[in-house]
Amino acid sequence: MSDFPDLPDLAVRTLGGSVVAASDESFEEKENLINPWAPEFRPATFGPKGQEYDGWETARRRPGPDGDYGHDWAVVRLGLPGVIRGVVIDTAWFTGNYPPHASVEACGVDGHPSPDELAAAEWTEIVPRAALQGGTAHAFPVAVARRFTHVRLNIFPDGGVARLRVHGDVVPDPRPLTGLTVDLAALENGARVVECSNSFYSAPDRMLYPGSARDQSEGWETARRRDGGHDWAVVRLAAPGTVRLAEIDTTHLKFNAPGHVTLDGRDARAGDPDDWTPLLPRTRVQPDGRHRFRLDGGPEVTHVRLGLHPDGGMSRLRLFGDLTPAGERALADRFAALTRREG
Ligand SMILES: NC(=O)NC(NC(N)=O)C(=O)[O-]
Repeated sequence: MSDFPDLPDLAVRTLGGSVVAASDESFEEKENLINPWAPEFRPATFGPKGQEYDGWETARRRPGPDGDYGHDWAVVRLGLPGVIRGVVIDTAWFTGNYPPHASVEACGVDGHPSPDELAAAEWTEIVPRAALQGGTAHAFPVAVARRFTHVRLNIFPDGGVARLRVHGDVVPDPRPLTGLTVDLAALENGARVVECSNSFYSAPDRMLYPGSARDQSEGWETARRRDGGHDWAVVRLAAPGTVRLAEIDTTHLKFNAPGHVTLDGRDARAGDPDDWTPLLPRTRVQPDGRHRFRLDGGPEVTHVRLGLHPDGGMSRLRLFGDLTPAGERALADRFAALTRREG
């Protein structure tokens, strides 16, 4: 059983995704496909166009003179380009109007292509045409080891889809990162939380999302701890680097911020998984606010462990620093290996 739905949704609006074009959106807008929340439904909410759905819904197609119905499609720009490990096509609440079949294609295009340029791109089928059910989240694993920037959902012949989730591993473009001080912990730069003590209320990857959290649910929150220990999360950095400034943001955590935090670093290439070097000693923090700590002089690290003492959560964690030459090489090599050169 594949656990790809645990990977970040590269298409979701909160990670910068957008729906750039669709063949039709007569009943419901294409943008609903990437809403971050679970699909909602209120029966008998009829607007001027019909029943309201939290999804993308096209008109009923009619056959042309040749008897062919054609099909509908929507193109999604991934907020975070990367290797797609699986796709979820969710027909939640669409029961008498879901498409009976769907397929998904993907392409990798450099720069900022227009819808017309995307239409002319080279598309690779990543989910072959498959049968769908109504009111069901269909999970399709994908095994194509390439960096993609866009996906195209095809539905046959028409109907409504609540969400398209595109889970995978972020593969950042090294060009905007090389030679600059960057956030080594940003999801958009390829960092991830690889281990944590507790994710009862929300996943720790959330503290690596871009921008500010709008409420407590958009950060990481643990359950109340009753055993005298403390909570922690290990971030695999975007690439090997040295951390120079830590931003510890407890915004929206008013009665459940940690009392103190710690930061430790380690170099996974050095072997010993328990060899953590302190980067920030136990330091008091306040609820509902942003804290910034200079960490100059630390070692080259690949992983950083955030400690919450004793528990609570974290709205955002930013670890600004410099990629080392080895880090820059690692990013460039991975990008080159996963990017197909066209022509
Ligand atoms: N009751 C419906 O949902 N009908 C139709 N859809 C909307 N949105 O009203 C349809 O024909 O698919």
